[in-house]
Amino acid sequence: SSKLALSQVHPMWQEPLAVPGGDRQSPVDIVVRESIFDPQLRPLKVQYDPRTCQQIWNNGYSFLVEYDDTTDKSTLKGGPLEDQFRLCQFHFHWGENNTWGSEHSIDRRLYPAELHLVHWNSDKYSLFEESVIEENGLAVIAVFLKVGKRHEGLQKLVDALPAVRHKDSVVEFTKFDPACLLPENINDYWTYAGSLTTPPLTEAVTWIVMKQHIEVSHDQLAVFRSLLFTSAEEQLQRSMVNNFRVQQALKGRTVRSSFT
Ligand SMILES: NS(=O)(=O)c1ccc2o/c(=N\O)[nH]c2c1
Ligand SMILES: [Zn+2]
Repeated sequence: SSKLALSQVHPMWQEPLAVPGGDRQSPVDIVVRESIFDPQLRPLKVQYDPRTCQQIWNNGYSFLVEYDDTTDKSTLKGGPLEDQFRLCQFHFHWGENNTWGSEHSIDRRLYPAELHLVHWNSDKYSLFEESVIEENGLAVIAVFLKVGKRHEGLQKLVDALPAVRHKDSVVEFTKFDPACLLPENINDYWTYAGSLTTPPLTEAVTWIVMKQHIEVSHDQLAVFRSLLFTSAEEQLQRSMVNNFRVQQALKGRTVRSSFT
């Protein structure tokens, strides 16, 4: 069933039993009727410069499209955020089939994949590495992927993936505007205080989960699944699939919505 947790589907990495004092872990299931409309949530202000796009890296867990974050050229502010945040990378999580793959769920509904656009607080810190340990350090936009029509903007990225098939491979990748991966309506979202979903699992993330999904084709997702967790030298190759974390308890947190 689509409810299988990662540990049942694929013992990717041994989950630490509990992050020290972990009371704001991610991902979570968003129960729509328990989310609270907050009229004070402002529109999101996204300004990405495609010229800051640098490379794609297979880090052995996902593939990261990395941006030059040494200046304030690609930024996120507004919404639930008090400060300005700088885009540093985006990546995805996906399943071995179209039944599951996302990290967050909406009323228990899982999607075949989930996009994360990762930003760090450049008003308060000077490096991503610094902000990772601060509770207001990061802001991640999550967008659900649904299987349907081909996503024209994504195809340039899909065409580059065979070059980073193995863990630790890198390929130059430039002039890609990540705004093309956002849904038309970015002002309907849920937001909550959470964590990174991979080690170090630090509780530094303001999550902004888009209500509207984007569509990609079955073939485009199949290329994600053609990537490998393993490096070229390893004799046993393992497909990069089910690279999502199991859902975590909300532990009393409130999920706010920007819409009624
Ligand atoms: N999957 S996630 O929570 O968006 C995320 C984003 C940035 C990250 O950096 C990490 N280690 O340096 N893990 C991680 C997870
Ligand atoms: Zn992620």
